Amino acid sequence: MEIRPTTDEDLDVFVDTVHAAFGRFPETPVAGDGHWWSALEMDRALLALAADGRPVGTASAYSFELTLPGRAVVPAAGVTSVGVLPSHRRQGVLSAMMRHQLAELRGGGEFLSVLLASEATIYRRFGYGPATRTTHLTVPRHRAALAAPRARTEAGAPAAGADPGSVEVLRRAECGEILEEVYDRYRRSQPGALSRPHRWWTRRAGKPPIAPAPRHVAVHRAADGVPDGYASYAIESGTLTVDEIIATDDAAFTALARCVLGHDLVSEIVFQHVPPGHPLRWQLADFRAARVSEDTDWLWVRLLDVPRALAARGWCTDGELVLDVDDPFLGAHDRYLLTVRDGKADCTVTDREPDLSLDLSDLGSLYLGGTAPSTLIRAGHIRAHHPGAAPLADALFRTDRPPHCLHWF
Ligand SMILES: CC(=O)SCCNC(=O)CCNC(=O)[C@H](O)C(C)(C)COP(=O)(O)OP(=O)(O)OC[C@H]1O[C@@H](n2cnc3c(N)ncnc32)[C@H](O)[C@@H]1OP(=O)(O)O
Repeated sequence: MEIRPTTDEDLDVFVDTVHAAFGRFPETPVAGDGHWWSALEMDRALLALAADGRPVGTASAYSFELTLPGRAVVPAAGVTSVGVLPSHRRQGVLSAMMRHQLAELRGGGEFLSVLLASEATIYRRFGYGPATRTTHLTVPRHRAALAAPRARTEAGAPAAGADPGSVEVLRRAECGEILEEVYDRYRRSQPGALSRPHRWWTRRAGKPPIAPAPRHVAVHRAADGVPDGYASYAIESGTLTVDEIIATDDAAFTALARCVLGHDLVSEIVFQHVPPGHPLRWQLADFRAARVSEDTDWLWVRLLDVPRALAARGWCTDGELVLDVDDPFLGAHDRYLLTVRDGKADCTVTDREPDLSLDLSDLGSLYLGGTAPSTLIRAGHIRAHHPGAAPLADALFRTDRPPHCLHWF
């Protein structure tokens, strides 16, 4: 079997092969319509060829930026379009493509790769760990009232103050660049968020509200008139479904949530992509009104260069930790000393006694701060070498804001 890089000329055969692997057909193009594959970067794609030259496997990568704890914005390869034809499965085609792709990414100086997994059983063996989760919240319309905020200033006024901004409901086609601009500001301050490169918006690739679809968009503007949030939604059979609320601060989010929760002539509101632990549930007057209708892993992370990746993110607590890291897919085993001072980390190879022994995929799960080391110790996946190791690691990996990602790719 041969694995070869592709060019723009391979787009049709690539798209055809990946659809066949998923048991689907590419939709018939509609004039002016966007397709998810129009954002593919064909100079980063791979085709696996059978002995007779027929394509049997696909894999590709997008050039994203990822926001890390501490608001560092770094490059990350977004692995995508992985598929092997049913006729050639379980013969090592995916493993060969992963090996090829990892070598290319590392050779090109990348230190992080991320993906969304179609099945949670596929990617751990290649060093990826689930690093963020996302939830859907469903709220019946008749229980959707928001509670008045209880915090007060010393003078007795509401501490949050009244929202000085405004909300306007537009059609998706009337939004111009607003969504792209607001998303870009939001993602730079949200750990775990990915960039949405300009080509995604111009080619209208992905899911709504990037892809064209009949949508209403509630746009929130700050007091100075500058858009600082939006909620994209559609109503069908009495259910108002919010694709995403993107807001650069809590006041804008609350105003947009209030707008969709107060919609007339709907029986329920479904918020897709609410970060676990988001204050929205606490804002409802009826604490039981919101039901978690979905709770799923989203972004999976693989560290391609452990010292660079650990030094790139911000840290809240000073300390030292020795990590014994196993990367079975690449046959690597290294021990690192992580030293954090004033929010920055230095990571070097060491022969000191380890505090933790862990698989690279588990380090991927800890990396963005979405999972505490003690959780994976208690689950039996990470070995703590002494009783103080778990609290020490928890304190070090803790972040000021939980990671969240909602970009589909
Ligand atoms: C980021 C993304 O694009 S996610 C999309 C992934 N693609 C899909 O889900 C499309 C449908 N599925 C497929 O195309 C294929 O089944 C793939 C790509 C998931 C796997 O391709 P294959 O060539 O069969 O994988 P390969 O033979 O290299 O398997 C390697 C190992 O992973 C295991 N494995 C592969 N697929 C799966 C799976 N779906 N569930 C559990 N284990 C799996 C194999 O059993 C094998 O294990 P082993 O090393 O212990 O023997």
